[in-house]
Amino acid sequence: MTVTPFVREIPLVSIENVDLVYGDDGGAPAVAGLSMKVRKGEFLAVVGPSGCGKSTLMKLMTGLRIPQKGVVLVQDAHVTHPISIVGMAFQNPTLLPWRTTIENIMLPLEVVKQHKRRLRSHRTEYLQKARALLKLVGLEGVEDKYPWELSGGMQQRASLCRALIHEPELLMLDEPFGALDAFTREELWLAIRDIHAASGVTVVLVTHDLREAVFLADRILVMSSRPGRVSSEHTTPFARPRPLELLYDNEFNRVVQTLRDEIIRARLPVDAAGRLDNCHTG
Ligand SMILES: Nc1ncnc2c1ncn2[C@@H]1O[C@H](COP(=O)(O)OP(=O)(O)OP(=O)(O)O)[C@@H](O)[C@H]1O
Repeated sequence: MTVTPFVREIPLVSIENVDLVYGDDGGAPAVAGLSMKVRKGEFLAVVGPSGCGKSTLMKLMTGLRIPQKGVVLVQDAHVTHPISIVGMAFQNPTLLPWRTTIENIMLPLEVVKQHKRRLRSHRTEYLQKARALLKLVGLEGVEDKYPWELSGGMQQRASLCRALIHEPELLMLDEPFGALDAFTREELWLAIRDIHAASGVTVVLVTHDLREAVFLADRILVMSSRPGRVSSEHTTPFARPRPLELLYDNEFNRVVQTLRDEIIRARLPVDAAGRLDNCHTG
């Protein structure tokens, strides 16, 4: 197993044997026996069949859902309520239309308690940081534009800046590039690659795009179908910084194919003994 040199072996997140049942779901667990770790500084991707519990995993890590069984630890502390060391970006950029781009990026500072107080006395410093983030994602000069004046890709770049403005320890990305065209998506892969390299932030990416997972991540977890748990783990043996040409590399495509085969198998029905149903495997 290859481990990238900057990764320290102290887990930032540790999920141990967790079951989560949604209240209005008739008692069937969304995830069961779910265990995984996120190492500080790593780029982790989570893939799996639709409905396997990837977003649920995000909610467990951030304290938006508390499991009925098992424990979730972040920085060695039991997660019992929503935590503030996280920045999040989703498929829909959800920028507020009545605020300019820079005002949207500053929003978490007005909400996260420890920054709120500091914002009043250090506003110029925070504005400089917001501008530096805009530059990092190639959005110089749009700070006074409103979201509806930006393309989808630009809005998603701005939402990445918003997720990073309070310098989170953990950046959670839930299908952030899913709604974008292929070229814009690849541009954003490079932006997030560079943000990770420059800031050392720990990233957890949930995605259906296996090429995206292999291109960006150090480690990829594959989840089983519902109830979700981690069924396998892969490390990506590609040197950084990774260029887009990697997408045409044979080894890269072999890893993508392996993941694809695993997810196809995870979607197949199993018999009572847990064996794949032969009728469907052919
Ligand atoms: N609030 C909720 N109440 C009841 N059931 C829920 C709730 N949220 C999710 N579920 C169910 O829990 C399971 C896991 O959902 P989750 O959104 O975590 O899956 P996912 O892997 O992210 O799905 P997708 O890949 O389609 O986005 C699904 O069967 C879903 O229907």
